[in-house]
Amino acid sequence: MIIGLTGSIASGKSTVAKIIEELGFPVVDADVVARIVVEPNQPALREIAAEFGEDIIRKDGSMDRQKVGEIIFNDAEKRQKLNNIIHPAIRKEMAKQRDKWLSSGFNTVFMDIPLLFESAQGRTVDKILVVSVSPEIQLQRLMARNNLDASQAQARISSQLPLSEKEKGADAVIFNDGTVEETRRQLEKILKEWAVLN
Ligand SMILES: CC(C)(COP(=O)(O)OP(=O)(O)OC[C@H]1O[C@@H](n2cnc3c(N)ncnc32)[C@H](O)[C@@H]1O)[C@@H](O)C(=O)NCCC(=O)NCCS
Ligand SMILES: Nc1ncnc2c1ncn2[C@@H]1O[C@H](COP(=O)(O)OP(=O)(O)OP(=O)(O)O)[C@@H](O)[C@H]1O
Repeated sequence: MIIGLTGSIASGKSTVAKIIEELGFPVVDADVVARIVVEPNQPALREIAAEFGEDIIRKDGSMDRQKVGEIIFNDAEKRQKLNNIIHPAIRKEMAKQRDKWLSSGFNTVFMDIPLLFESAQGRTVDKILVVSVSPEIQLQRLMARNNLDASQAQARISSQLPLSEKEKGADAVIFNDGTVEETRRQLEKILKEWAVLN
């Protein structure tokens, strides 16, 4: 079974993914893959520099994430341009990693895809698990984790579909407002209902 794990920025996907790995399941992380495909000299990085200018490449050849973040989180059109370049490369690399896990004997693989709905990847998974959180807690956790002020954090949150929309498209929702322990209990209950966990 391929399970898509999604939510919104700072809703708790990585926190849930860590619990999933502790339960013994493999997780393919789109954010990690998104870093692999823009490593120095990767084709996607060349295309991004051609689109946004060479100054998004640092002296060591790596992508200046801060600069690209500033460009795309405040401009929907530029964000779409970046997505059109990087998402196909991410999808290809994630499918490769998924198939590696399946061929090494795992029956269930989790795909941690923040933009599963935005990049219409719902069809690539059997079940969708959404990690949701209240807007106040999401903003507070994002500001604390990324050291952003409220408007920077809100720009990132607003660049994605609202969590209320994602909950509607979910096969199951984990409400992550409480403690990590309460989140773990919800996850284990859902995985037992899906007969993924006995
Ligand atoms: C724009 C970039 C360079 C900013 O890097 P930075 O290190 O500051 O942020 P980071 O990568 O940790 O992203 C933080 C969160 O922002 C959100 N986010 C990232 N990219 C996007 C995007 N294109 N659209 C909307 N939200 C996004 C995700 O929730 C992500 O978890 C980086 O996010 C990036 O390369 N994004 C494009 C790749 C992508 O779409 N990733 C999501 C995979 S589904
Ligand atoms: N239940 C919780 N209780 C307290 N803090 C939490 C809880 N869940 C997550 N956090 C914290 O909130 C922040 C965001 O969580 P996390 O990084 O898991 O979200 P995410 O969805 O993976 O974010 P992103 O999409 O930006 O990668 C982190 O600092 C994390 O430690």
